[in-house]
Amino acid sequence: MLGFMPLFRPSSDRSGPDRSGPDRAAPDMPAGSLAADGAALVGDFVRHGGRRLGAAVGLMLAGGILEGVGLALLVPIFSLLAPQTGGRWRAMVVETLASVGLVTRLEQLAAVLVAFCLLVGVRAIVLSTRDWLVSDLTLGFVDHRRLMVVTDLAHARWSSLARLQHARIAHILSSEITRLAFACSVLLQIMAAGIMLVVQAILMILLSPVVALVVIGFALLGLVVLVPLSRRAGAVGRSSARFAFRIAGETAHFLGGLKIAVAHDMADAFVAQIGEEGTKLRAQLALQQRFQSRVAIASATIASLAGAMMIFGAVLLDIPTVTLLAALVVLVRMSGPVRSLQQSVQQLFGVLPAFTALRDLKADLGAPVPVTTGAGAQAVHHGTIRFERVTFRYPGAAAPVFEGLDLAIGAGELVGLSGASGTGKTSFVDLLTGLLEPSQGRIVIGEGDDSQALGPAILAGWRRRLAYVAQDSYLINDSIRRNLTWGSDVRPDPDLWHALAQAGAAEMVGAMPQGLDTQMDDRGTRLSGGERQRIALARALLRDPGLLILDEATNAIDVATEQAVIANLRRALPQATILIIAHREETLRACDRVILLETAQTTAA
Ligand SMILES: Nc1ncnc2c1ncn2[C@@H]1O[C@H](COP(=O)(O)OP(=O)(O)OP(=O)(O)O)[C@@H](O)[C@H]1O
Repeated sequence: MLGFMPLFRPSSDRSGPDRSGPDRAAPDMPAGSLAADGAALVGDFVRHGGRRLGAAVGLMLAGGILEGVGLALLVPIFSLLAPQTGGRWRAMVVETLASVGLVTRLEQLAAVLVAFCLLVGVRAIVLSTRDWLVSDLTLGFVDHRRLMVVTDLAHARWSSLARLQHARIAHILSSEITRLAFACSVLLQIMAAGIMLVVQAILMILLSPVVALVVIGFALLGLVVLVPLSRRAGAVGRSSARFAFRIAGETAHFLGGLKIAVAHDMADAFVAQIGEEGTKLRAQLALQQRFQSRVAIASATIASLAGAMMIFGAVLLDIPTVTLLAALVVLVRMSGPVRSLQQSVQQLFGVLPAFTALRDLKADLGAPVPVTTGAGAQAVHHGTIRFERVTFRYPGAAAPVFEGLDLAIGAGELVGLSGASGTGKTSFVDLLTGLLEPSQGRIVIGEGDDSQALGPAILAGWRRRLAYVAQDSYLINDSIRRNLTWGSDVRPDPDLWHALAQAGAAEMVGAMPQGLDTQMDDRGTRLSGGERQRIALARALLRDPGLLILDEATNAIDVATEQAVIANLRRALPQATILIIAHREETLRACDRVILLETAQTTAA
């Protein structure tokens, strides 16, 4: 199931993304689930932040209080500047300052201004410490979540992992993680703005309860008008994210099948498809902008109405000018946190699906594979591999791939595995490597009292002792040297050259200008299939495995070279059990014995 439309689906067939399977695209979420995910994000963030988050909230509170005290200082400043407007405040200020020996107006003004400047300085230090802590918390949380995704992927059951779409994982680990960082900083902005507003509201109430009532009334009106607008803007934001995901997904599809797409002249269709998605994305972004503008217009109108009502009310109720001026300054200062709060809530609605996407992925991956590591892990004995009454059925499949399969592969045997397409060769290997588990029966390693069932206790040790080479050789974007030692210990150059020689690749690598240091660009796609296979074979040899599995891993090499390589492998790993999956008769003839898989049964040839 794809999270976005399949490549180049005709325009008439655009029914939207299919979200029924594990590859659903995360961004399109119902509001209820969004609220639950919002609560889960807050819970996760609080748990992860712990004491440091407590310190950040403390600093936010300190910043708010300092802001409040700074604003409160405006009252003595105003009343000293314009004595006739001070009312009861002026008498209180003059009296207090005189009691500490400041009697002239200039002395009093200087003292209040010095206190004001000190306060602004301390507040700046508190706020910058808060910002540093907040950014550290956000980055730490995102890092932790990224590692969680990667750990879940690394330990997921193969059956769950194999069903996931690569583009979805890439999207989560790049865009969604970035959006999560943004969601966290938005959360903290909401917290900071909320604290600031509470402090300012308290100050407003202390200055004049009547004026505060007017402001609170308008704030409630703002909530009624702005929340629905913000929600709509958030919904549009989620649609934009979905279109952006589709563009990334379609591009990944196109690049994944680049050769076929170009050969089939699908390049123009791809451009048209991306153009179409881009137009939809642009329309959504424009709509989002329109909603944001409406929110801004509504906010400005409500704020100016609140100011006008305050002035009008103050005159009607004969409130001192100093109180009115201070309250107006508080109102102006409140507009910052209000705007920040309103924008942050709106942005949070838009970016919350990033967290949802991470949670969905975790749910789709399910419980991790139980692998015992550390002291509980058992060492694996070399010995016969026995399939005992093994039945295996893929979840939801109508028929089992194997039913009551009994077979044994002796230690040190060179065994071929063959059978028509779909008879279960890959499933057999996946059972052997522990990627899949038998539905019934068991796989046993070793003989008699020493035998061990393949399961959590020995899985880690078992996998360390096996080397698996697939038909599509996996090379990394690094030097040949790093490719050879990928997943095993660093080895001296003579060992690497020896392994390359056994795999029939020494001459090829020797002819490269940088030899072992030659870089594999684009996962070695500039090498031929057979060249890539030989490097992968040399890598497998360097693991010195007890069990070597070659899954059609020599089918791109010419027959004569393949025969020489198989003979080399046998000589280089005299004790190892070697299992070769192949269709080619010449390959199978090189084996001691061939297991022929037929539907749900096996015969030895
Ligand atoms: N993830 C899966 N879910 C359900 N059925 C599957 C799954 N993977 C494979 N099958 C089915 O299991 C059967 C065996 O598949 P498998 O890939 O093991 O065969 P194979 O012999 O390796 O085929 P080939 O030679 O074509 O690679 C097939 O009928 C296949 O359709």
